Amino acid sequence: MPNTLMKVENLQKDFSIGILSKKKIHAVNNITFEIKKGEIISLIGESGSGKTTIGKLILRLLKPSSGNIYYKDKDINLEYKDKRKYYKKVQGIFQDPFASFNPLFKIDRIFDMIFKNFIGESKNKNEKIRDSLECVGMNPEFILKKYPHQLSGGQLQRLLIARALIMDVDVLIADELISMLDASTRIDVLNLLAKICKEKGMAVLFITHDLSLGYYISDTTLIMHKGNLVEKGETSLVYNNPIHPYTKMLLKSIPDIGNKWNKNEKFLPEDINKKVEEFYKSSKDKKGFIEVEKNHNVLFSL
Ligand SMILES: Nc1ncnc2c1ncn2[C@@H]1O[C@H](COP(=O)(O)OP(=O)(O)OP(=O)(O)O)[C@@H](O)[C@H]1O
Repeated sequence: MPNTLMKVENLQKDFSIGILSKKKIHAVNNITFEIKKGEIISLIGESGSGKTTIGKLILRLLKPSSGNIYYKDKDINLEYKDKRKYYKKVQGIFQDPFASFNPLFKIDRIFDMIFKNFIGESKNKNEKIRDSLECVGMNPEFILKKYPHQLSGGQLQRLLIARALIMDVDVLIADELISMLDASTRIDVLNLLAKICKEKGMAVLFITHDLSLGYYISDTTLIMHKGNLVEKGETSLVYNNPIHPYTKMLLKSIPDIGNKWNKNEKFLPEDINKKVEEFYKSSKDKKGFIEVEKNHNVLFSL
């Protein structure tokens, strides 16, 4: 497909536990999906389900145990020997924006380094920096003279988005991007991201625990459970017609405003694991990841 920027195919990542032990954790299990131009994909699942590992594999911070990742039809681990060339177009933003900035440099120096390391010197450098800062709603005069510690988490996350804009990235991996922001700043940052994606064609893999945010922002939703991709599809289809028991449980667990917590209602992770096992057993006639309707697939057996 001409619009496909990235293809993740049968991706597997196992971690060995301990130095001598032969035991392995299957952190990511046979995952396949595509990222298209301008698309926002939410990757949702409980803690430890393998979301960050997928982000790190795409960002080449880890090597897959097997499977392949293609950016514009080229295998990222084989054909993009020059990582810098890859990072010009595929960038990550992580939960803690403070860790992404050198605390000793003012913001103007940090932006200078982006040109030096990734873009090369350009006559329009200052103009590009100003434009990208204005695009994320920041005043260049104010922001460029600050050190990272003089800015809030929300301002730093906006700066990370501005950095992606200057570099004109194709794919942004946003891992728990807005988790440390307050509710109103969250919506600002989300709206900004969505606007940029639609206007500039940038794609975002939005890694989150939060189903409501996922629903708000994404075109496509991927649900992960224990390293497996269990449901994938157009966001409205997955949310309105969930099939996998894990997706159903996640959607049921979103608190409603107005409903107080019921202390008699228990959530036991073992229960959901049992339900998932029963679902796989009862769907024996259906093998693997199956299309249940157009743009909506569900894992029926492992
Ligand atoms: N470097 C590593 N060495 C060994 N095990 C790891 C390593 N990184 C991750 N894991 C394990 O792989 C599994 C998936 O971890 P991952 O961080 O991808 O989950 P996650 O869904 O992103 O969780 P969270 O939402 O809490 O960040 C977990 O069981 C984790 O303990």
